[in-house]
Amino acid sequence: MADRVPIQIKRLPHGHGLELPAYATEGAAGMDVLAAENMILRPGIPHAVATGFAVGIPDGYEIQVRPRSGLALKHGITVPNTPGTVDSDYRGEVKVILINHSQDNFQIQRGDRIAQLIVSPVTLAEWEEVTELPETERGKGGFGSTGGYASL
Ligand SMILES: O=c1ccn([C@H]2C[C@H](O)[C@@H](COP(=O)(O)OP(=O)(O)OP(=O)(O)O)O2)c(=O)[nH]1
Ligand SMILES: [Mg+2]
Repeated sequence: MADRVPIQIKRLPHGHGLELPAYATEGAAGMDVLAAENMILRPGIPHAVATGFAVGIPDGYEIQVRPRSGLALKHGITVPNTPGTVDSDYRGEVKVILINHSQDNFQIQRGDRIAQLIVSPVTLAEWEEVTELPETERGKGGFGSTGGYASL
């Protein structure tokens, strides 16, 4: 098993009694994270769902908040800011922003596994400002410039 990154986690009052985020299988990349509140996700209205904990991520790492495919496929529930970014210097409650792209209200129950958390190394940039960039074949092409769409 790959080395694991030790991350401090502090339960908040409304998080007591909830399982901590956990890997559902041996090879899981993400830890399923549980809702710490009951609420109804109405179509089209994003909500930052409480998780009931705060974390102390070591320098050099982040936690990414990503949707669960089952919720996306079966209920149109996703994370609008995916991947959400939990910075290593953040000490507030971790929240999971969810949005309901279906036509129906969706009930979130406390204890539901509503998203997954991925611990990821962070590479920081240091700008080197230049007046010209090295030429490339792609150049300024973007946004469908390589084709592959029937309608473009
Ligand atoms: O899905 C998310 C995204 C962010 N956060 C928390 C942790 C993160 O460190 C902080 C800031 O996130 P981000 O940088 O995405 O938000 P911002 O709009 O840039 O706010 P800020 O100015 O506070 O950085 O909010 C979450 O709890 N869940
Ligand atoms: Mg930010």
